[in-house]
Formats: sequence, structure tokens, C-alpha cells
Amino acid sequence: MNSFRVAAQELHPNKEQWQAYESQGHLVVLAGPGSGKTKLLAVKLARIAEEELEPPHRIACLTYNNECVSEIRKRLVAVGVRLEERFYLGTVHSFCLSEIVRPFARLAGLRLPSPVRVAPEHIQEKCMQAAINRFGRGQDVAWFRPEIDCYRRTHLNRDRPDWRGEDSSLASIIEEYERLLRADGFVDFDDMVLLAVQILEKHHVARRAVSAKYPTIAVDEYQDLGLPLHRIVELLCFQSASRLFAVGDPDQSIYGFTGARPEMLLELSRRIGVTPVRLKKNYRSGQSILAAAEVALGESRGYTGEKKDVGRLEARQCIGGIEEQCSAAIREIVPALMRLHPGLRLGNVAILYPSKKEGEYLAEACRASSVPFVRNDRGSPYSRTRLIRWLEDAAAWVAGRTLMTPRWEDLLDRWVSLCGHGGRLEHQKAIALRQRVARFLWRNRMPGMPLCEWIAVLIEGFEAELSEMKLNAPDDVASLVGLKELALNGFLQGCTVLGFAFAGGSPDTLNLLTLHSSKGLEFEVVVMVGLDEGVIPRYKASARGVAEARRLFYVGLTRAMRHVVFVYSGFTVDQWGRKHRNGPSRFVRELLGRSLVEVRRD
Ligand SMILES: Nc1ncnc2c1ncn2[C@@H]1O[C@H](COP(=O)(O)OP(=O)(O)OP(=O)(O)O)[C@@H](O)[C@H]1O
Repeated sequence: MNSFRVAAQELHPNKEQWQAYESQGHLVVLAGPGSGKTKLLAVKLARIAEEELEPPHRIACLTYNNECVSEIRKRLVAVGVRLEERFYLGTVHSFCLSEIVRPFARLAGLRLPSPVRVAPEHIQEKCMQAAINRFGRGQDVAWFRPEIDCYRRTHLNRDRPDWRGEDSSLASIIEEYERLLRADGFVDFDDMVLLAVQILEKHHVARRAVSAKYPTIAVDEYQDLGLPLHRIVELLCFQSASRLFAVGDPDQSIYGFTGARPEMLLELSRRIGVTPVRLKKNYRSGQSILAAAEVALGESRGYTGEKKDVGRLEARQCIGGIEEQCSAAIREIVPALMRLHPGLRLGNVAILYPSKKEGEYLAEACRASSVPFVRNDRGSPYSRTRLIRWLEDAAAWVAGRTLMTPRWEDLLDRWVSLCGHGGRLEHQKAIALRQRVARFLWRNRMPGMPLCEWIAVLIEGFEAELSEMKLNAPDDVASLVGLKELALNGFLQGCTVLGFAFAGGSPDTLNLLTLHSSKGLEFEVVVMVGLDEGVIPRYKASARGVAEARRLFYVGLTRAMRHVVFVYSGFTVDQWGRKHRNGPSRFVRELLGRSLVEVRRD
């Protein structure tokens, strides 16, 4: 039997999951953490691919970032999908660039640089700083940029009076920024989506062509995707012929600062012609964790737990401050958890934290105690782009680690997809590329080979593809070059391919992640550090900021299956070294007040 049919049998006892699985037409699944949204998405898309799709039609499966793409990829591959044949799986940005902007920009009369190149981060910053200086308020890019980005993403129609009316100086800075970027021959990430909206709005031919190619458009984590994507969905699914399958949870909306609004998913679910499905069962967490999650959210959602396990929550105060919290997490808390849960492996433990600063302390503590770890935050020494994730998996294949070895076919497919930027390469070209990468992997199947040499051979063998990739995904290529440098002269000096095989995580590698990047994942045990008032929520946060911080705390807590440990100091220290004794985060205090958590002190 096809593996998706086996997985579908698991959905059968759950009435709502089954209804969604069997539904025809537009479908919006609204559901809480651990309710099986991603599982349902994978199984249903596998079914559509198998039973309904006629080549050359494809399914677009879009989501917010590369973390989520990687999670969905794993799930789809697990139910037997051959992705590259029938799917576009990627971020909304890459879909917009390769499937809408590139093919239709000329038809739409957009005057874009040719070829369309995506600006690397430093070029964006340079142009943004120049625009701010010209019209500006004297601010630094890092400080001002979130406000600019948010304005740009939430004012889609620049012909309307509110484009200038609401904040004319922001509008001028954005226009100047875009002019400078184009003059240098670039577009940026927001451009990809904004230009795609423009094209689809004004040109029904483009709408129809995209819909014809993608009769099904699936969107995961819809609540985080913002107004431009919402508009694209409206245009392709309600003003053209694509069928929508959206899943999300407004309670897990944690990217409000980028312009995302949880209301859009609710609005979508109420549209005529859309079947809304609410999933009520939680398959992930023990009962007490579920009860705490409801208190943390401050709303009763009526989710019922399917797990018999009670679950356990503890709070621990470390009076020495954030560095001590991080070192206690590694030296004491994690070892104690491993003793408490026989059979638990480090790969099933996650330490979650608010920002990269804590990631730094935790990584240091891991190194000091020789604990293997994988770190996912913006402060990681190299960024885990799609290309680097592929490299980690390729290294795992070379090293022959049975448990983590990715499927051979999937490895080849992903390389083709990376080189084809998610779109479909011409058949012969794709076959040739698969053969070349297969040859590269077999010829260099040497676990003891120095990582820098292995990367150098890859770069040399795929020079043309990588220089093409630079146009579309410059940060991917930069991450590869950066990694080679680290392997040559940096902290990965002397690292072999075998050593690197563990870099992406393994059953025996501790997971260090920001709360944001933990979204969509699950672990047996979760330790949350940095839970002090003033950090989460931030000092002087607005009402909206507090609500978003509450959802972030909720996301972290609901990653756990069996055991959660909250760690705090009860004070924070500001940049001038002053101590602020504001106690633990109000979200922890609320749980302590309801006696849902066992308390431990240093
Ligand atoms: N019908 C089912 N029977 C048994 N297990 C299920 C079922 N549906 C989902 N699960 C399991 O529940 C867990 C959570 O599922 P999944 O990750 O798909 O939830 P989710 O709704 O996407 O969660 P989140 O929003 O927190 O990311 C997974 O381990 C999954 O295998």
C-alpha cells in the first residue's frame, strides 16, 4: 500500500481530520498546537499528487521560512512523495520570484534589472541607509528597518491616498530605497512578493497561467505570512482557478512585527466557498502541559489531549542571572532530565530562548561540557540556509549514519531543486544534474576527508550552477563560501565530513533554538531559559507586543511532549549594567499562581 494510505488510516478515527482529508474545494484548517495540521497537510497533499494531479500540473506548497520548508519536506518524503516531480515546495518569496516575477515581469511591463538578481544583505543595508540619510530621521538601519519593512508590507496599493497619507516620510524612504536598489541592478525579498502581487492584480493572463500550472495551492503557517501573501491567495484562488488548502493557528502568530496579522486566516475561513475545519485533539503533550498552555494563552480553546501521559512542569530560579541560567541548563538541568527519563536521547531535548544572546551563552556552556549541540538562531557562526542543510544531509549520507541518512533520491532531487530555484528544470538538464551530483557524492564518499576540501570539490564541480544560484539566492552561496572559510581557518578547522555529518543534528545532539525557530517542531523535553519580566515580554512592551510575547511563550511551551522546565533569575541587567528586579516573566508567574508548576530554587 502507498505510504500515504497507511498514514491516512491514522487520520480516520479523528472525525475532523478525516473530513479535511476527504474534502473537495477550498479548505482552511484552523487548529492548535500538536493537533496534526502538518501531518494532515502532508497526507492530503500526497493524496492529491497521487490521485488528482495530471502532469505537467503541480502543487505549490508554500510556507514562511526554510525551517518550515525543511519540516514539511521531511513529512512529505515520509509519506512517499517524490517532491521534485510534482511539487513546488518552498517559501512564498522563492515561489513569487521563480513562478511569477521572472516569467511575467516583462509581460506586465515592469522595468526590472535583467537578469533579476536578489540583493545580498549588505547591498540592501547600504541602499536602505542611503535612503534613510536622504529623507531621514537620522536613524541607523538596524533600528529603523523593522518599521520601514512593516509599512512596505502593509501598504500594498501605492495608488491609494494612505500610501503617502499615513506616513509620507516612510513612503519617500521606501521609494528611494527601491530606486537605489534597482539602480544597482537588484530586487530584495519583499520586492519578490510585492511585485508578484502587482503582476497578478493587473494581468489576468498571468493569474490564469499560474493557476493552470498550480491547480492546488497549499499554505502552511498561514497566520505568519502577511498581507502580500494573503492578496496572492485571493488572486489565485478566488479570482482565478486554484484550489486553496491553508492551515494555521492564529494563536501561534509570532511575526506581527513583520506585518503578519492572525485575523487574515480567520477571515479566509469565513469566505463563501471555503470549508473551515477545526481540529480539537492534541496528540503531542501530556495533560498538565495542555492545561498550562491554556492558562498561558489566557483563552480557553477546549482542546482535548490524546496522550495518557500526565506531563510535568517545573520552574527553576537561577539567582546569578542569564549566563548562569544557561550554564545551569547544560551542566545540571539537562543531565538531571536524562537521569529522570531513562531512554531519553539528547536529540529529543530542546533548549529554547528569546534571542541569539542566550544562544551564545548556551553554545559556550555546551563546548565547556563537551555536549554535542546544534544551534539555530541568527547568531550561529554560519547560517543554515537550504544549501547548508543539503550539505549537512549529504555529509550524513557520506558518513553512512544509518539513523539520519537521508534518502538517496531525495538528496539528488533537492540538489536539482536548489539549482533550479524550486522551479522545474528542463528534463534533460535535470537528469544530467542528478547524474553529476550522484557522481560527486560517490567519488567523494570519504568520511575522513577534510570538510574544506570536500566543499572545494563541490564548488569547483558546480561552478556554473553556483554562480547562477548567486542571482537568486545569494545568501545561500555566501553561506557555503563562509562555511568553507570556517573549515579552512575558523572554528571548523580540521573538521572532517564525518564531523560535519552531525552539524545538522542527530539523535544524540542537543537542540538549541530561539523560541521563534522552534515553531512547528516537537521534543520530548523542553527547557525554556531567559524567562524574566523585561525579556518576555520586553520592558515597556505595547499591548500588542505583550500579546505577541504571550503567543511566543505559548509556542515554546507547546513544543513539549512530556516535560517542561522554565528557567529565570527574577531580574534583568540593562546595557548600562543596572539591575532591574521585576521578577520572573508574568507568563511564568501566572502558571505559578495556579499551582501548575513545581518550583525549585538554586
Ligand atoms: N490522527 C493522528 N493519530 C496519531 N497521531 C497523530 C495524529 N495526527 C497527528 N498526530 C501526531 O501528533 C503530533 C503533532 O502533529 P503535527 O506536528 O502535525 O501537529 P501541528 O498541528 O502541525 O502542530 P504545531 O502547530 O504545534 O506545529 C505528531 O507527532 C503527529 O504524528
